[in-house]
Formats: sequence, C-alpha cells, structure tokens
Amino acid sequence: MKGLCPASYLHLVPELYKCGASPEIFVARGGDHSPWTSVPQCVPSTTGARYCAFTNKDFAEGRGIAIVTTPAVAEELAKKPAFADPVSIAGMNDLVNPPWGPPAYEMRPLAGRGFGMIANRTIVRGERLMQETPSFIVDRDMFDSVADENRLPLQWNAVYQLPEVTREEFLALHKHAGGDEIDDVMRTNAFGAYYGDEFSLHNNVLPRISRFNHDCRPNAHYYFDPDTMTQYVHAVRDIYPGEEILINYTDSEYTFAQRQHAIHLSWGFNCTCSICRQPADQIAASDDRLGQIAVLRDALNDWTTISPHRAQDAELLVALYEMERLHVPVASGYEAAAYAWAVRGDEARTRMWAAKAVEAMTILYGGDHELTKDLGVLMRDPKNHRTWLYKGPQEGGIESGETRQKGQKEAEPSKWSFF
Ligand SMILES: C[S@@+](CC[C@H](N)C(=O)[O-])C[C@H]1O[C@@H](n2cnc3c(N)ncnc32)[C@H](O)[C@@H]1O
Repeated sequence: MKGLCPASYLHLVPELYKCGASPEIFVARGGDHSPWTSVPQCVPSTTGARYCAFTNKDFAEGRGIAIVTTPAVAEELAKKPAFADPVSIAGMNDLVNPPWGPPAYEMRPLAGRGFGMIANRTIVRGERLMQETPSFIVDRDMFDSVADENRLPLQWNAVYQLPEVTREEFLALHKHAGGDEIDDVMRTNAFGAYYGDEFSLHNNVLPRISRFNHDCRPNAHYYFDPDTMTQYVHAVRDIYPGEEILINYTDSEYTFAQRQHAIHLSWGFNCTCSICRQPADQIAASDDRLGQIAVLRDALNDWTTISPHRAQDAELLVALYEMERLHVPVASGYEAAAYAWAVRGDEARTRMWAAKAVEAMTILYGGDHELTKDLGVLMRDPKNHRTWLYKGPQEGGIESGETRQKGQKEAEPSKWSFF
C-alpha cells in the first residue's frame, strides 16, 4: 500500500489523486472519522468518484459493518438512526432469543443445494422469521469504474476490519463462481439495496438471511429498511414442520424462460422448483397469466383515464395473482381493488380490499412504509381519501403508478448478480 495523503476523508479532495500512481489505496488522515472506527481508505475510479472503505467494528452491538462506497453515501448512512442512535437497533441480530421466541427452523445440509433452512414447527403467514443487519456493503458502480488491482485490496481491507466472528461468518458463505473469494461471496449471496440521496444500487450481504434457498413461489419474503439498516423476513403462507423455508431470488413476475436464465446466470443452478417442473402446457398457462398481470397492472397504474371496468380489472388482477400463488405481490392487486372501489364510492368494498392490502403490504414492505400507511388511512376513513369518487386528472390528487413504482423498487430490492 502506498500514497498516504494528508486529507480528511470528509473532505476527499482532488489532491488525493496527486498522491501517486495506480495501483493505490489512499489513506485519509486527520479529521473526525466518526462513526467509522478505522481511518477510511480510498481508491480512485475512472468516473472521478472516489470509493472508500468505511467500517465500524462496534455497529449493531459488536457485529460490525464494512461499507465500500463513496464519501457522499457514507455521510448519508452515518445520519441513519442505526448509526446515530445505536439503541434503536438493540437486539436486532439476536438469533437465540428474538422477541418472537426461539427460531422456528434450523439450518441443515441438503442434497445438491448446500445448506438450507428447515421449519421445526408450524409457522403462520405473517410471522417474522429473521431480522439482520448487513455485514458487508459494496457500491455496485465500483465494479465498472475501479480497476481490480485497486478494488480487490480495498474490499479485503474492509473485510479485515470486521470483528473476527463476523469476518469468518462472511467468508464461510456459499460460493459458486470461483475467482476472488470476496467477489464470489457477493456473487452468490448479495441482495440489492439502494443507498444515498441518489439511490445508488449496492450489494448488501446478510450472512444469515443468505442461507435461505430459492423458490419461484416462495413461502417467505424479505424487505430491507434503510433506516434501521435491517432486512426482515416473514412467512407469506403457513409453513409446516419439515418444509424448507424459501425466498425468491428473482423478480416474482418473471416468465419461465426469464427465471431459468436469471437463476442459471447468477447463481449457477437450474431451478427445479414446483412451478418450473410443470408440464409445458401448464408452464405456458402460467406465463400467459403473468403477461395478463403485467398488462392489468400497467392499466391500473394509469390514472389519466378512469375506465368503468376499473374495479372488475382490479379483482381480475387479484385472481390472477392468487392462481399464480404470488401470495405477497398480490398486495398490489388488493391495493388496486381498494382504490378502484373508492373511485366507485363503495365504502364496504373499499374497506375490505384496503384491509387485505394493509395485511399484505406489511409483509411486502413493512408496516411503516408509506404505502402501507396510506392504505391504512383508506381502510379507516375512505370518504376522506384522495381516491374517493375520483373522476380523473382534471381534479388532480392521484399519485401516478410511475411515481409509486419507484418507491416500490426501492423498497423491494431483489437478489441479483453484479457481473
Ligand atoms: C445464497 S446461497 C443459499 C444458501 C446456500 N445453499 C448455502 O449453503 O449457504 C445460493 C446458493 O444456494 C444454492 N441454491 C439456492 N437455491 C437453490 C435451489 N432451489 N436449488 C438448488 N440450489 C440452490 C445454489 O448453489 C446457490 O448458488
């Protein structure tokens, strides 16, 4: 390592670039590095952005966290309650005695798929199964703009600043692609998460949640809350003792070909989940339903015209989701049905669909998410909601589907490969 530069990381200035030639890790000196417990080290990139290793070995009661990102994103993260008020995430990673009781599953070796999580008692829809803070976070843009000779040492430095137990847990994760060990851990295990003001996509590694295997019609669902820096996993249907607990690694609405391609490319296995093993005619029928879901959802997100069939279309969307066993994405069907019946001024149906939407959105995005809260308002007081007897855009007041989709995307990152 060379090129020690006299600059605070908080003021990462162009002078850093004058400190020497690549390959190079710059060590920022001086200044207040709080909340980081090691002096951040940085590398240049072809875009002009700097990427640094920001680590805090005390994060989440000593679990630690290592983040390789830009100083701007690190500053945003440092303001989060999880860093600014550590008590707000006290007990978050307690696997042995979580508030909801001992774990309802155990990790076991499984033929042909490494380890997996097997239920040891009956679990009901909505039960929390796990919550965890990430150990390792890497800005995805770095893979295109930082030379490996700089990127890999920076990542290894970050991992070596984690507490030993956390580092070993991270390095012991499943790998499948070969090459650099940290890259392979990320390739096999990282979830996507958006951080910073500009919502840039990062790899988020959560070593315990990573042990859940994949199913295209899973019985569990995860979402990440950037404020608590915590990923939550809930059951999406009742699960019985001996069943494997599974999450979806891809987009829930991918067709058979899209699922097979994405899973093989990113995780190196051929998906043999129940829906992928159906006979060809049933796979075609499922793909057709997924196509209808996409068309209906787009139509229902369009508030520029109010079709007289809006409520029927929304209920058809719900039926299609249910036929597809998409027990969590059906939340957007419930939401569309609640809004559609509010437009028609039908109080009883509006409240019934809004209640279903609140329950499903709580599993999909969490109870504090703005969509969940808005649907709660609609359920309690439909006549004062902006959708009540809504006639069209001339009256204003409906948030467009486009806007909401951005929020949903941020709230529901999916597993993905970064190569
Ligand atoms: C995030 S890890 C999941 C946990 C992993 N089984 C372990 O032992 O830690 C992803 C890897 O698990 C395996 N895997 C996950 N779901 C699978 C499935 N449905 N069928 C076969 N292998 C699967 C693949 O090797 C994949 O690359």
